[in-house]
Parts: sequence; C-alpha cells; structure tokens
Amino acid sequence: MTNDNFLEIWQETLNWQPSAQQQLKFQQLYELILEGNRQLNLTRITESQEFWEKHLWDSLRGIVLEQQFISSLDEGASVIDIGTGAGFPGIPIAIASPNWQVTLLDSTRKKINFIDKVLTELALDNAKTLVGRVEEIGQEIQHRQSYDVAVIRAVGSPSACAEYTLPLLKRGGLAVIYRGNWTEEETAALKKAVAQLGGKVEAIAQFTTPLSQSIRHCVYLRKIAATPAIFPRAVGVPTQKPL
Ligand SMILES: C[S@@+](CC[C@H](N)C(=O)[O-])C[C@H]1O[C@@H](n2cnc3c(N)ncnc32)[C@H](O)[C@@H]1O
Repeated sequence: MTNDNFLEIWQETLNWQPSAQQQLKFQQLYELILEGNRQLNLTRITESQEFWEKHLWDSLRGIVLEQQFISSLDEGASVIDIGTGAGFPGIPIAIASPNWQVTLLDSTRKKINFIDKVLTELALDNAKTLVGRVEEIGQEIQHRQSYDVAVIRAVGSPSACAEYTLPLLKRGGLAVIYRGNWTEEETAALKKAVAQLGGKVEAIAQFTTPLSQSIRHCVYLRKIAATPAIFPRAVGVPTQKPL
C-alpha cells in the first residue's frame, strides 16, 4: 500500500492528512492484517486500494467528517468500538486520534488475541482490548455510562446497534453507526427504538467512497437521558426481539 498516493484524497475528502508516523502505522496495520489472515479469517478485503478505502478511509469518515459533533468532546475522549473484528473502525481511529482512549470489544477471543499483537507491534498505547458480549459488558458498572463515543460497524440491525451502544455512553455521548445503504423506513424504526433507550437520532450523513464511488451512511445518536436498567437485554435478545 503506497500511502503517498492517498494523501491528496485524505485531504480532499476528509480535510485531514495523516502524519508520516500515522502513514507508517497504517502500512504496518495492512501488513499485519495480511499476515494474520493466513491463520485467521479476519477480512476478505486484502487488495491494497480496497483495504485503504473500505478499512482505513471508511473507518475515519465517521469521526473525521463530522467534526461538529465530535469537536465538543474533550481531547481525552473515551471511545468504544463494539464488535471490532480485526480492529475496524477502532484501530484507524486510535491511530488518527492519539489523544483518545479507544477500547476494542469483540466476543471472539481469537480476534482479540490478534488485535493485542497488533497494538503491541504498532506501539498503540491509547488502545486496549476487551473480550465479551456487548449485552453483558453494557450491564457492567465499569463500562455502563462510561464512554463519550461508541462506534459500531457491521454488527447488527440499526435497533440492535442502538441497544448495544446507548447504555455504554455517558449522557451527552455520541453513537456512530456505520451503514451501507439507508432508508427513511429505517430512520422511523430506529427513532422508535432510540426513544426507549434514552437517545435521539441526531443526524444521518451520506458519503460517497472516494475510489469505488459507493454509497455509505453514518447514523449519529445522541444520549440525552439515562438508559433504563433493563437495556441492553440478555445475550441474543436485541437481535431476536428488536425494539
Ligand atoms: C462482521 S464483523 C465486523 C467487524 C468490524 N466491525 C468491521 O466492520 O470490519 C462482526 C463482529 O462483531 C462481533 N460481535 C457480534 N455480536 C457481538 C456481541 N453481541 N458482542 C460482542 N461482539 C459481537 C463478532 O465476533 C465479529 O467479530
């Protein structure tokens, strides 16, 4: 992956550019993912341009482009990436935002072991891992209502994502749900779910990816009140009985 080719696109599309050190970390991350893929089924996206667009650019567009939402946060914001898989969007976010503390949560121990290795190799000391089911983590006192930002990509339906993210946020915190396509009907269904969880739909942003011109969305939820203690419900219930 020749990072230099992408500098102009970062600037044009996200009004942001990685430093030389951040570019190096992106490159190392790419190489570690390729290596890890030989033992683990981490990602289908291995070609370099596709990796840059679908894993690096896509991870950052949700937080970089929406500066107006994110800028109200402290320099030292605490962020959780729910169902991070091979580390997306959380690892690129930790590389791009060294002042943020990023927790990478996944229920699969093997994936978390891989991420631990990546964090050591990249010397990424503003990120740490957590193994578990988000339905249980969201009920634990040390995690509930503890995060400024919760990001979630490719983990479940919009209402399940709302039920996973909102209990973990402090009041005033922001959930960023990464989606491909998005419809008006989904907004209506999500609003109903979010109202039960102490949140509101703050914005829905549409993006076009810079290389393959694909459509993506980010749905931003703001936590405006405490989430009732029954949420998140037991493991599996948010997907089996969506709000
Ligand atoms: C399709 S992958 C998406 C990975 C990554 N977010 C991405 O966009 O590349 C979904 C991940 O969510 C994790 N996951 C699914 N349900 C979960 C739950 N209830 N709690 C924690 N992790 C979960 C899975 O183990 C898997 O790694």
